[in-house]
Amino acid sequence: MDNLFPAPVANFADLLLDAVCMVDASGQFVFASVACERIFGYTPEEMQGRVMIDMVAPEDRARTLAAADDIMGGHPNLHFENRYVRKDGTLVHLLWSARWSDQHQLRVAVARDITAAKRAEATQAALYAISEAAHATEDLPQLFQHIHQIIGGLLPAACFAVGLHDECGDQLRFAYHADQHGPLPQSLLAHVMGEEVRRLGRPLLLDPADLAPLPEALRSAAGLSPHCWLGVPLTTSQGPLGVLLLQGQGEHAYTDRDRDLLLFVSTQVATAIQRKRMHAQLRFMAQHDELTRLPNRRLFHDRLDTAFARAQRQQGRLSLLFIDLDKFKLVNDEYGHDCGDLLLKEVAWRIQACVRESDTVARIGGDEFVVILENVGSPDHALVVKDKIHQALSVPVALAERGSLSIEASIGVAHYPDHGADTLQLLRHADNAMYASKAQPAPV
Ligand SMILES: Nc1nc2c(ncn2[C@@H]2O[C@H](COP(=O)(O)OP(=O)(O)OP(=O)(O)O)[C@@H](O)[C@H]2O)c(=O)[nH]1
Repeated sequence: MDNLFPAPVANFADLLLDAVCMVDASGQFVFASVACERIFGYTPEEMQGRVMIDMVAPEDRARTLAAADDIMGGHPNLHFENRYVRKDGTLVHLLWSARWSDQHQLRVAVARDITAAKRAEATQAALYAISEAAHATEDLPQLFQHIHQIIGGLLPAACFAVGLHDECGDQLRFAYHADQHGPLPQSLLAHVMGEEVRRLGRPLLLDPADLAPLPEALRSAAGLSPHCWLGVPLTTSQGPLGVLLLQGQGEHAYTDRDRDLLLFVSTQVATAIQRKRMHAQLRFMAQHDELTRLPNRRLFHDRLDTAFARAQRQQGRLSLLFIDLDKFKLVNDEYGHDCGDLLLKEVAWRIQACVRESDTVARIGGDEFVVILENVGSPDHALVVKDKIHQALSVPVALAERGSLSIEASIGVAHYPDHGADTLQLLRHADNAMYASKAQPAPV
């Protein structure tokens, strides 16, 4: 190097904090200033003779070669950004200014390390994207997928898992678990790791090379996996919500900086989850009856429209059962409103137990329930269900200190296509049939 440049020039270049490099027409480094060691991890001597493009991150190579061609064609570049792979394997983000010297047949370039700024930029973008995802996604599983993608852009995440506290707050339930390596044994480790992060209430970095400080259960689970893991608690202003776990890619070892970054982002993740849960809760409340948690009148009509359209399209059958409790008012009057509530909940539960999960049971009024039976083979099938419900409701309901309570119900049935060509006709038919049944004297 000293032969190529007068000593003062090389000395001045070595005083600069940015890296000064010179590359010949074949793309080899012929000069690298002292600052290169801090930026690239290689000493100037180690850099000399290396092929520039081999040090560039593979994803940035095509762009870098195109920019180099342009510079050598006589177009200096003041702002070129790319990433190099440092000697320790990590990436460094660089901002280059470069020009071609015809006289020396060299590309002269100065590189500034902008890794910290890039990381801050990426973190801000991730925070924004997570908050956007809370609005843009339909439900929690979709939100988790988005968050996985966003965090995967910041940190390696071969496995990404979100565990949420159950309602009692004493168990973790994995609401999202995406794993490139298959479900086991990593998911066992994810479980043990998640519990440990939850117990500690702070981040945990698991490095297979340094398991000694970990509790026994975690150590033995981690012994099955050669990968590095990172776990952080998800916490909102209202308290702990769950944990977020990442597993490193291949040999990648997470650093303390990765841990701090994930912890920083985790607040936004927790807020997004909480917001999504709140939306889901509001939607549920708008569509369900608070007491029995059955679909309410509005959701019933939606479901009926959908089921009706499907039956029409598939030329299938559908039955509607209108159920009205008899003399329910007396229950309230004689036993009190609380007992009335209890009875309604029990009735809801018993009706649901008589039908398939794909059928709909809704509460559309005080003591009025309705059932949509889909894919019924024949009207007889609906009559069997009707008898089943009669029987189920005829069993007295036990009241803690007041003995038991019996209730009867009037049930009206309407079949599609027999009793109506649209939902209105069907509803009317079922309602009339129910009133006709109520008007009949009770069997002695
Ligand atoms: N406990 C309780 N009672 C309710 C609720 N919603 C409505 N009710 C009561 O349910 C009763 C319904 O009365 P009606 O429609 O006259 O029905 P019924 O007494 O069963 O009369 P029939 O249907 O003619 O046999 C009223 O007393 C309402 O106050 C509720 O959520 N909880």
